[in-house]
Amino acid sequence: MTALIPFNQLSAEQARALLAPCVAIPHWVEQLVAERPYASRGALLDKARTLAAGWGEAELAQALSAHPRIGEKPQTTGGHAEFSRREQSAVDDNDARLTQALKEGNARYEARFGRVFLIRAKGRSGEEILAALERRLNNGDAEELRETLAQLVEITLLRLEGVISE
Ligand SMILES: NC(=O)NC1=NC(=O)NC1=O
Repeated sequence: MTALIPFNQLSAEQARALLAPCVAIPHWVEQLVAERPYASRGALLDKARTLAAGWGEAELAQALSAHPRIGEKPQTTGGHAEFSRREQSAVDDNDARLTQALKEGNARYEARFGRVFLIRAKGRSGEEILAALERRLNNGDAEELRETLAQLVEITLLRLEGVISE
């Protein structure tokens, strides 16, 4: 956790390292670092959201390389994986039925859309995630891309809010 003033004063390399675990989209990290200094935390978050509003399929593909499937504990350590583990903590992996249902749902989703199912897991129970997965399986391609990008923005901004304090 870094306060805004020190963030403004970090070297570009240090600032990039701090923001990188928020999302695996280097261009977004680079833009946010380049726009320093920010007058307030709110200005930083607004800029982050504005830049993320421009994301499309290419950015989504980059980001998904760092997002483990829902219900699968990340295999790696550090940055992204640590965030993912915490975000998915409400998914009770001792619930065999739920774990199996998520595994099957993820497979159906990937067969249908050709990419990993992405949802902002923080604040959602495993059951709520499974219900969203079942619902979104019925989305058209364009609608599901829009919904997925919106979830990616939510995950990214939640992580950024956790990295930069007032
Ligand atoms: N496939 C996913 O939805 N992964 C994730 N959702 C989160 O909120 N964090 C993740 O790693």
